[in-house]
This record gives sequence, structure tokens and C-alpha cells, in this order.
Amino acid sequence: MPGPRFSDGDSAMARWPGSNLYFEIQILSFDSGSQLYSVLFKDGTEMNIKESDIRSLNIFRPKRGSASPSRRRSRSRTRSRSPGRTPTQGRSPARTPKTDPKSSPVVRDSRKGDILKVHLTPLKPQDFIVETRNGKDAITRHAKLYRESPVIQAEEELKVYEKQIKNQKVLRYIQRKEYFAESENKDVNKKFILNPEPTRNIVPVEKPVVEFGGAIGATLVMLSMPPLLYYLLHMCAQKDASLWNFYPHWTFRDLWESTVFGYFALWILLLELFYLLPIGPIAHGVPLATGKRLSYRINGLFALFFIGVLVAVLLYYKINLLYVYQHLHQFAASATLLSVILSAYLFVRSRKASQEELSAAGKSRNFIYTFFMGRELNPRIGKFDLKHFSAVHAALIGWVFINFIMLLAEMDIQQLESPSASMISVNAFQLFYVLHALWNQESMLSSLDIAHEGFGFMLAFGNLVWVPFAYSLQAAYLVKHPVEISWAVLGAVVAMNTFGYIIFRSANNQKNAFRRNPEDPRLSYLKSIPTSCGSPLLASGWWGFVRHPNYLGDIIMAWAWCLPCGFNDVLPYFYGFFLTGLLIHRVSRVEHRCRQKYSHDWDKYCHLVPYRILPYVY
Ligand SMILES: NC(=O)C1=CN([C@@H]2O[C@H](COP(=O)(O)OP(=O)(O)OC[C@H]3O[C@@H](n4cnc5c(N)ncnc54)[C@H](OP(=O)(O)O)[C@@H]3O)[C@@H](O)[C@H]2O)C=CC1
Ligand SMILES: CC(C)CCC[C@@H](C)[C@H]1CC=C2C3=C(CC[C@@]21C)[C@@]1(C)CC[C@H](O)C(C)(C)[C@@H]1CC3
Repeated sequence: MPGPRFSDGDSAMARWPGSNLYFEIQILSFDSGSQLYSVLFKDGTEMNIKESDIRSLNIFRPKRGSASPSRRRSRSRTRSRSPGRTPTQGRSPARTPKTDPKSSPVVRDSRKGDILKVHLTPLKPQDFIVETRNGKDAITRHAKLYRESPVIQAEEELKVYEKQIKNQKVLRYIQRKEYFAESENKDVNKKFILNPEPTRNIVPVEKPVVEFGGAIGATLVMLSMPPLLYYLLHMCAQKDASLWNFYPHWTFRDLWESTVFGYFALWILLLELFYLLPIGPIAHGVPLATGKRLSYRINGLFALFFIGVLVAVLLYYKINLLYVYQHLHQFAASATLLSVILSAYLFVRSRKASQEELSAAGKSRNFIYTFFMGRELNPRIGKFDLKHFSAVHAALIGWVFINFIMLLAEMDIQQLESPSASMISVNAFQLFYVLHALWNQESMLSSLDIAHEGFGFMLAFGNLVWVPFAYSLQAAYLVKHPVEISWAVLGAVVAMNTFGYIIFRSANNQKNAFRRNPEDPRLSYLKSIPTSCGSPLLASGWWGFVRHPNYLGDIIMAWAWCLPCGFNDVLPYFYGFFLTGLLIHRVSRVEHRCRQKYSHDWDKYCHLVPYRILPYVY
């Protein structure tokens, strides 16, 4: 068998697997057993590649007198989707085009002293409107060439870029056509195909996928979640909280009181007021289909602080905050009613929304399913963003508030001078989690719910009802079920929470920093996979450990929050089970989106990082 053609340390060009694109690499080693070269791409990706996919650099070198576009580009490199440099298509190196002397301006190249004749294809404004990252890069380079170098030998290169842009446009129309053909919306179909409105950003066309078991699943969830919540709250208030000790003897009055609804409405109005205060920085959400980015006022921490001051004032004036505990069921029912009213309003107003303003699921024609999933992505009344408000202010501040009420109730019912260690730890862990979320509020704007989900019953009920009333279940349980925990156990629980938090926080930080700036020198030790849609995927660090390390941290914390409630009952462990289930289900939803967006690059990532949440388990 002949020996290897390339030696360790050689530079060459290698074909990116599954494509026709060649990138510069360095040979690291050759394995005579598998006959594969271990190569290093310029962006740090290491791969094993066979010899037939590697070419000598000479093949790609331009002929004398012509300047290689790849070389020129590397001088003024913008971030491209290629690993390290812009790919060279196939094997044909760019050549200096023959230009038409009549139509070309004559310019002197001071660097070479040659007189070169250049013909530039004028760009039409619409050529600048493309939707992919790659297209953007092409235009940046295009414009750079235009500005920087009057001696442009790159007519051919420009043509390649124009072709790329056109291809992307064609692809976009085809995707749209397929998409709308599927959704059977003939009118919209015509509008987009005959009269295409150019979109101006990186918005992958999402195919609708039926989640939660479609209309039947949605109906079951909508009908079962409210009673489940009242059952859980009821069990927490029972002396014997074992799950089977359930003899419902509810009357309508147990669940409904108009005064309580009034107080709840007042609470929401107050939060809305704080939400609208012009305090705090403005952040921008992810690009929408219209190309716009919505602005959001980031003032959750201020709002929490004001609520804290208000609670302190009410306590000072001896206002009976235990009223909330005494009417917890009615408050939960009022919140449920409000979430239903809100969902109905959202559904009605979404009929006026344009297709671009709808979520992928919201384009379905099933009433029940879209009522549940939500149709409009970012329903706003003026500057008031209903979804953002409910996820941040109503859910998170409501959760902290109810927890605090439970702490007061425990002291009152158990005649304690200070809250128990279990109650303090549950309150402290969850307050810390909420403070973290509010401190990093800007990164929430790219979360699945804010960026991609419509606003319907699921999020309205989830945020207004489920988070404040079900996530505070451990504290509600401790009110009537005192648990003595030793310092050793407390220490172990704190250690477990800290461990979960470190994973959660560093995983989210790594991803957020990488998304903000993939070239960040502080992240240079991390490997990433270039993708055809432009945004690379982290493939080392936490995101190389499992595919959803932040969920792992979240789940560890969730169980740590249950442990201070002891082992007498299963009830306070509900949150651990619920969050684990929610995040496992969420993995499939997020991964479906990622597979659509990154296509085979996502499969590549899954191959490199085979486990989703827990190595060797899931
Ligand atoms: N306590 C609770 O009830 C809940 C808590 N959460 C928490 O909220 C936070 C946000 O959750 P969520 O939005 O679901 O999920 P993520 O924050 O994990 O976001 C998923 C997105 O991250 C990007 N991504 C995925 N893999 C990679 C990678 N390898 N490299 C770079 N980017 C990658 C993709 O977006 P793109 O391609 O756009 O970059 C993907 O769509 C999480 O920390 C979660 O634990 C969430 C739900 C409920
Ligand atoms: C109808 C069912 C009961 C559905 C319940 C689902 C909800 C509990 C969750 C759906 C998405 C959520 C989010 C958060 C809490 C849980 C719900 C409402 C979130 C506010 C938690 C804190 C995070 O930092 C976040 C990213 C802001 C979360 C947004 C999604």
C-alpha cells in the first residue's frame, strides 16, 4: 500500500463532509489502520478525513496575475459560515475575468502599478435584501470590495455572490411555497408567490409541527391542569398530605369570591404599572420575520424591588397579608379565570394579525390547538408586551410573592418566631433563581417561549397561574407540615443547589456569550461546528458534555428545592417530577426547531454530543 501523500503539519485543502466546499486545513496525523487523516480546520474543528477528500493547496492557487478572492477576503474577513475562511467552490479557482474595455472604467492600481479595466455589475437595491447570514456576509464583502478596492478583478467573484444571493431567494420562495401549500392557505400562498415581499433577516421558515398531541392533547391539558392545581393546593392544606387522602367536598364558594378576584386584578394592574415605568435599559429581541427587532424595557428587578418595598410597608401598617393564604384557592381560581379571559382576547385579536406576526403553530387551522398554543408571537398594546410581561413580571414576581406569603403563614400557623430552616432554604433558593432570571432578563428574549411561541392559553395559564401557585408548592406544604432538618442535611442540599446552579449558569453564560460574539477571545478554547445557516453550534465545554446542559442544572436545582421538605410525603416532590417532565418534553421541541434550522449540521452535532441531558442515560 502506498504511504500517505501528506505529512504531519502540511497545509492543504479538505472537502467539508457532505458538501462540495473546500477549506484550508492542517494535517495533524495519519492513521495507517483506518487510512484517515486527522485534520484541523482553521476554526479549530478537528476531523478525520480520507485522502481522496484532501487536495494540495496548489490546485487552488490562482494563476499568475490574478488575485485569489479567498486571499483577498482573508484580509478583510467578516465572520463567515466557513470554518476559518470562505470556501472555494469545487475545484475551480477564481480567475481574473476578461473585461469589456468599452463599458469599464479605467482605474490605476497603486499597489501593482498596472492599469486594469474593471466592469462592475451594478447592484439593485433589492439585491441587498436577503434573509440568510451567508447572504449578509456576501453583501458585506460585496460592499467592501466596492468601497475599498477600485481595482476590482473580481467580476467573476461578484457574479458568484450574486448567484448565491439569487439561489437563496429562490430557495426562500420554494420553502414558502411548500410551507403554504401544506397549510392549504391558498390566498396567502398567492400573495407570497406572485407578490413576494422581501424579508430582511435570518428567519428560517418554520414548518408547523403538531405538539402536545394536537387538539386532543391540548383539550386534555386545559381541562386537567386547573383541577390538578386545586387538588395539589388542597392536599398541602390537609393534615394528612398523602396523595390518596383526598375527599373533595368543594363548593362553588371554596373556589370563587368576587372580592378576591378584585384583589387579584389589582395585583396585576400594579405589576403592569411597574412594567410600564420608564426605568431600566432597553434590550432588543431576536429578529422577526418582518426583519424588525422589538425593543423591551428590562425592569423586572426594579419591579421586584418596588413590590418588596410595598410588602414591607403593608407589613409595617399591619395589613393582613395572610388573607392571601386564607384565600389561596380563590386566588388561584381568579388567576385561572383571568388567564382564560386573556387567552380569549389573544385569540380574537390574532385574527387581525398578519401571517408574519403568527407563530408556526399559530398557523394551524384547528381552533382548540391554536387557542392552546397561541397564534400571535408578540401581542402588544402600544409598548405593553403581553407575553413578556406575563413571563417575567406576573410569573416570576408572583412566584416569589406567594412563597413569601407561605413563609408568613408558617410562622403564624406554627407559632414560630422565625421561619423554619426548611422554609428559609426553599424561599432563598427560589428567590435566588428568580433574581438570576431577572438579572439576566435580556437573555430570556431569545428563549423558546419569548422568541418562537405564540401567546395562548399554555403560556397565559402557565405564567399567571401555574408558576406562582404550583411552583410554590414546597413552601405551601411546609406551612402545615413542619420538617426538622439537620445542619448536615441542609449543607448537603445547599451544595446540591449550588452544583445545579453552577451548571445552569455557566452553560447559559457560555451559550449567550457565544451567540453575542462567536469570536470572543474568552471562548477561544471552545470548539464549534460551522453551520450552513450561519450561526455556529458550540460543541465543547458544557455544550459538548450534553446537548442541554442548562436543563440538567435546572433539574438538579429542582430536586434540591424539594429535599428540605423531608420524606414524609410525595406531594412536595411534585415540582421535581413536573420540571423534569417539562424539560424532557422541551428537549424534543427545541431539537425539532434546531433540526429544521441547522438541518444536517444538527445531526452532526448530535453525533458529536450523543446525550441530551444526562450522559449515558438520556
Ligand atoms: N423553570 C422552568 O419552568 C423553566 C426553565 N427554563 C429555563 O429557561 C432557559 C431557556 O430555555 P430554552 O429557551 O428552552 O432553551 P435554551 O436556552 O437551551 O435554548 C435553546 C436554543 O439554544 C440554541 N442552541 C442549542 N444548542 C446550541 C449549541 N450547541 N450551541 C449554541 N447554541 C445552541 C438554539 O437556538 P439558536 O439556534 O436560536 O441559537 C436552541 O434553540 C433554560 O435555562 C431553561 O432551563 C425553561 C422552561 C421552563
Ligand atoms: C398548561 C400547562 C400547565 C403548561 C405549563 C407550562 C409552563 C409552566 C411553562 C411554559 C413555559 C414556561 C416558562 C417559564 C416558567 C414555566 C412556563 C410558564 C419561565 C418563566 C421560567 C424562568 C425562565 O428563566 C424563563 C426562560 C423566563 C421561562 C420562560 C418559559
